[in-house]
Amino acid sequence: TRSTRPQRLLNAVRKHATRGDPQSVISAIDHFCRHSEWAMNIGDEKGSILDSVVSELNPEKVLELGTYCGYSTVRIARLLPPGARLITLEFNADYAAIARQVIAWAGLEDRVQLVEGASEDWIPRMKEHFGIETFDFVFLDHWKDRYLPDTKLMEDCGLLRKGTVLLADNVICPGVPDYLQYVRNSLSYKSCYFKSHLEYTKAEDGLEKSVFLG
Ligand SMILES: Oc1cc(-c2ccc(F)cc2)cc2nccnc12
Ligand SMILES: [Mg+2]
Repeated sequence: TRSTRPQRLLNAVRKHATRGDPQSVISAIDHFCRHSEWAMNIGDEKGSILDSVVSELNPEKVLELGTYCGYSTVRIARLLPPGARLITLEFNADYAAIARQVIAWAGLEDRVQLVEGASEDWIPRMKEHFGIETFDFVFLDHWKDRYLPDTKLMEDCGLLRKGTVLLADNVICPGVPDYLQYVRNSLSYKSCYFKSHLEYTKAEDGLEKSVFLG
């Protein structure tokens, strides 16, 4: 049977990246997506903005919504101190299976917990199931119609604290207008836009960084 794009992406990681070297995994995926097959990873340009936000914040507790093949999981986890924890939620079982292997190839499995299932089912269970009080940093990169309901759900579940940073991918392309309107107009957030490009293309896209004010 034909291989899938995520499987071909994993093959490229195994072929070109060094085990235990996250940067080589990132470079192998970016090369694959630029020269072989486009894939919906955040990519190198927006990825550098993600890196700077994470490095400045030094978060202990991180939630990622939307793992896909684990590219941004590796980008974030490589910057975390060993005691920090990244929980990443992925709805698609095939993507999750690939992401586990990409994360393991990068040698970051000790600080990453990949959970398969729907964000709306798992967000309410973060406290009792993972012992999480609040998150320091949340990266939103899953289904665009889930950004706003999941953000409101995280608020209602008490998972955000004064200073929690939300960073959302694809706020222009494919676009999340209802989420943008909310975080830019709510008195509970201080929001700003980082203009960039859709991964591996010249199309405009960007990241929205929103600090929860409590
Ligand atoms: O970064 C992304 C890009 C796209 C995407 C697909 C097709 C296009 F034509 C343009 C953009 C979809 C995404 N879905 C979930 C998470 N991230 C995504
Ligand atoms: Mg994205």
